Amino acid sequence: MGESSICQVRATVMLYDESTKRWVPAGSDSPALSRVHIYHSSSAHTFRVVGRKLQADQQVVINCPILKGMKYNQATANFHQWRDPKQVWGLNFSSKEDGAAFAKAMLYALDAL
Ligand SMILES: CC(=O)N[C@@H](Cc1ccccc1Cl)C(=O)N1CC[C@@H]2C=C[C@H]3CC[C@@H](C(=O)N4CC[C@@H]5C=C[C@H]6CC[C@@H](C(=O)O)N6C(=O)[C@H]54)N3C(=O)[C@H]21
Repeated sequence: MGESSICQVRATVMLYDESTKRWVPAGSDSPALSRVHIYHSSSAHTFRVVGRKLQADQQVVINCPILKGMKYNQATANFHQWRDPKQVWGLNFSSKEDGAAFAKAMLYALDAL
């Protein structure tokens, strides 16, 4: 059984660079909108965040497991963030509605783990 998408939103995926104390766009070149999904693998009982650039190259800019007990911080209606073992991810949503939809799916996943 493959993975199914439980939500898809548009956001700019960002990473916090601890050394420069700056938020930087994930993936190469300038900040660009990505389509960000939460995928659920029912066979493996896992969830992950996968995002690909909307532009032609469809570069994968995030592929991050959702870990049990992870804290999801809704810093603002449009900007949510979380820590993985190595780094801090940020999603700058294209709309508050996308932010709300993503948060709902994320909290569902965290509750299901
Ligand atoms: C205990 C803990 O880890 N705490 C974390 C949060 C957290 C809590 C609980 C669980 C997990 C996490 Cl992740 C933490 O404090 N971190 C995570 C790294 C982040 C870095 C900078 C400072 C600067 C201020 C703040 C910030 O980022 N904020 C404010 C809204 C603001 C909105 C948009 C994004 C967009 C790009 C940048 C900008 O506007 O130029 N930006 C922002 O500037 C955005 N902050 C944080 O937020 C910081």
